[in-house]
Amino acid sequence: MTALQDDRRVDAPAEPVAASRRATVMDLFRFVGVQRGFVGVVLGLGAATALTTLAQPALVGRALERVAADEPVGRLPWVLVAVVICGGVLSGIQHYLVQRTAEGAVRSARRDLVTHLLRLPVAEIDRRRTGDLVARVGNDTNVVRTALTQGFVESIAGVFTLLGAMIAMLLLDPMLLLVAFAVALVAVACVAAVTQQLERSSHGLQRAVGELGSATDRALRSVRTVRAANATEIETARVVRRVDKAWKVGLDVAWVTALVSPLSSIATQVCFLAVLGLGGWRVATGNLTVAELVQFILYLFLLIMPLSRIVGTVGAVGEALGGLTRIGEVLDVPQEDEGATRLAFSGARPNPELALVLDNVSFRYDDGPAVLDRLTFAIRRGQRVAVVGPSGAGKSTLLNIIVRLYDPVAGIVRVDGQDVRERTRSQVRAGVGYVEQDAPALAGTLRDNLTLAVPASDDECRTALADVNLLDVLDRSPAGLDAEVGEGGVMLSGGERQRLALARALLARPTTLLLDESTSHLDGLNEARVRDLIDRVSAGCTLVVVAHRLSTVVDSDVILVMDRGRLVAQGTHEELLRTSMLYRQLARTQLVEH
Ligand SMILES: Nc1ncnc2c1ncn2[C@@H]1O[C@H](COP(=O)(O)OP(=O)(O)OP(=O)(O)O)[C@@H](O)[C@H]1O
Repeated sequence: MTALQDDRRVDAPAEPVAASRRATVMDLFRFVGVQRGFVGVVLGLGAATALTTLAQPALVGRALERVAADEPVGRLPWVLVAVVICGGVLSGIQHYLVQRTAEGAVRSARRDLVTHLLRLPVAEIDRRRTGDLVARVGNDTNVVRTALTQGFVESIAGVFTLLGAMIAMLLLDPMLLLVAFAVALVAVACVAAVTQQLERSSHGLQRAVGELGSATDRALRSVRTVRAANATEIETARVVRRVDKAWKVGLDVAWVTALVSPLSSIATQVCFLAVLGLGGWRVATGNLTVAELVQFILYLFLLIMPLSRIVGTVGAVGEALGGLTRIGEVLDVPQEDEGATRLAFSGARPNPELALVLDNVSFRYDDGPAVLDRLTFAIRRGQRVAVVGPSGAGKSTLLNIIVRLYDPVAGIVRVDGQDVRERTRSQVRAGVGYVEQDAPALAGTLRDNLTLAVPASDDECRTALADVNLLDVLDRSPAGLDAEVGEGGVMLSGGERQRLALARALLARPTTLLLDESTSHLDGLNEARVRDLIDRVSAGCTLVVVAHRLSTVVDSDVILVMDRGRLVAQGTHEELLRTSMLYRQLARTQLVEH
């Protein structure tokens, strides 16, 4: 089932973006929230830097006036140098704090996202593409950093300089200020219009990068299949098509961004020309001194700089909102709840002798057809049960339902006599061990894999490996339990992977063990040992095996025969050979005999 699921996931169309609301600046602040103290310090430093910057034209003006009046300039040049150095140091500290704030916000966004992703309902993860989800954690959170570092906090600080410059210009010549400001406002209005488009395009870009991530992920995860099928060229072309798509959308963004730059430089030039022309006329008519005009022009620089920074920030925030919308799409999906509800007392007393009871259980994936159809059976504590049936009968789905990866659409599942809906998912899973059909090992060491659920000493790990006949894997490398198993456990054989998963499940000492026997790793060599192992496991707990070996099936206390989601027969091997045509057929054609 795992392979099927994987194929479905990578081939599924991209999730609809419109399904979620668009992010706002408040969402951006939500991530900065934890760093609020820093933002206060940054703003304070911004104000101090603005003061040192604003003092410079005033000092230059004073020096010019003294030169014009044939007076000595005295210490003015040294004061100017000191102010410049001071401004530089303050701005350096501010810069570091801005980066720190941004990194904090990125961390907060990533934490939220990762914590949420790992708690999404399994059905939700089935529907999405892994590569795209990974891109949201890496790429989309990065744009939050860009928005903050490319001047969001910095430009709020720049507002101080802008306001100070405007006040100084107002005092020098209100008419000149009016002209300069009018030109600047027109430019800002044009740029703001362009940035709306930028937000839309960059959302498209993040999406295209997400698709590229998922295509690459798909190709790398199935690299063996792709090579063996001689499909490297085709798969490369698939990924390259995504690269090209991202490039095209990137060009759209480039076009829009490119518009911003000439717009602001034209506005700056027009502004300076207007101030120079009008200012020259004001000097000629005796309304302004040359020193005042020089001061005014220096202040104009100080006005334009933060203004262009603010414009840049609007663009970066636009991009960030695109990324935040994609982050929000994931955060808005409800997490898997613990699913424990207080149910009305049914009147029936739970029978603790019954390890597992299914009462009219039905299930379907999404809006698909019924995969389990009114399943009813009871398994007594300590029994060894085999589930058999043709491929697609719903055997793996049945195990998924018991361990609450999915909830049935109707009916009741009782584990240890209690309705599972009355217990949290964690409580149910603590008592039930589950070994999937193609159980992938987790990238990491043997020890990481064994101690995933519960801590275990080295001796316990070794015993668990010995129990599942895996001690030779331990002897293979001098690293012992610290030997790496590779991505998805590629350094182990399929059979070894499943036995490692079994060892992990056994270490958690479950009262019920669900084992989805692998169809692909059946070999005569291990046959006796596997039978031995299953005998040993079933001595300690209730065992439900989705079985593909006749030897696993024949000794079972009960065999459940499933067909198209329904339980069509149950009994022992001998009983079923007499009573069930499907079982006879399965025993003859599908169950492997060594
Ligand atoms: N995650 C999923 N989403 C949608 N449909 C699914 C999903 N998993 C399984 N199915 C469908 O449910 C049906 C039952 O699948 P299931 O894996 O339970 O069968 P099975 O009896 O275990 O088969 P096999 O013996 O081949 O492993 C199949 O038609 C399958 O396509």
